[in-house]
Amino acid sequence: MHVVVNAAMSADGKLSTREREQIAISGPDDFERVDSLRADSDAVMVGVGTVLADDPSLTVDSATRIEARTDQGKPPQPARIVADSSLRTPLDARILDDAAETILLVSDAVADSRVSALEDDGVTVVTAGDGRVDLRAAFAELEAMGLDQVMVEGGGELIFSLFEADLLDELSVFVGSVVIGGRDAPTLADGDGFVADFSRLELRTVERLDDGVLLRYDVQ
Ligand SMILES: NC(=O)C1=CN([C@@H]2O[C@H](COP(=O)(O)OP(=O)(O)OC[C@H]3O[C@@H](n4cnc5c(N)ncnc54)[C@H](O)[C@@H]3O)[C@@H](O)[C@H]2O)C=CC1
Ligand SMILES: Nc1nc(O)c(N)c(N[C@@H]2O[C@H](COP(=O)(O)O)[C@@H](O)[C@H]2O)n1
Repeated sequence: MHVVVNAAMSADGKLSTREREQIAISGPDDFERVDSLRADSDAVMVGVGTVLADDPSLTVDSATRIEARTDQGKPPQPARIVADSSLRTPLDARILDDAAETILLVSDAVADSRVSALEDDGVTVVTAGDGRVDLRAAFAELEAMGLDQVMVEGGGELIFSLFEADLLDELSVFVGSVVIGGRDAPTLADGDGFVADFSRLELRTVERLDDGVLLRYDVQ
């Protein structure tokens, strides 16, 4: 499985404000690129923190790209994956609508009855981990389900865990020309952070886009 993180951060490394309020860091060209990257993916993933903060749809917007997917024998939309250890995704979240398949990764702390109710509503639930989603085990299941290309959009807690679990192949980050600031604002990689054995990147391309810069890295 090939796993790519794509996110947008301010020049000071923040993903959103301290109030976890999403702002448009990307410009139109970067949003087009994100739509294209989603269309090229089998699934688009976020952590439940992003679902609670943004209520994202994680769908492809472009009709041309949706048509191209169906021409290739793929579902019109990539699946949506949420890492959600204790099942905090609200039942009216956009991610649970009919626009695309949704896969919730939960831990064994979630009652079987709640899992069954979601499955009855057509949601795929993968249980992996004791109290917190074990990402390595969950990703092995996703791979067994036939997912080859996974795009991760955030947020910072999930991205750090994926670095920590050594599950990432690529990182693309759009750096917008804005400063958000705030010690409590989410950054590209939050979690506990590394104190040694840092994740190392190899810079592949640097591109000027909108009023910012797109950095593409391979994860070593
Ligand atoms: N600028 C951008 O490109 C993006 C910005 N964001 C922003 O990021 C913020 C949300 O980020 P976070 O609060 O960091 O939440 P997050 O989206 O990273 O979700 C973290 C949550 O995922 C769950 N989870 C389950 N298993 C996990 C594991 N093994 N490791 C880590 N988390 C696990 C936990 O409940 C954890 O609290 C929002 O403000 C959102 O707007 C989110 C996506 C993209
Ligand atoms: N790539 C990117 N650039 C920005 O400027 C952003 N604010 C975000 N935010 C993330 O995009 C997702 C929203 O998805 P939908 O449009 O609802 O499908 C969500 O995950 C945001 O946090 N991304």
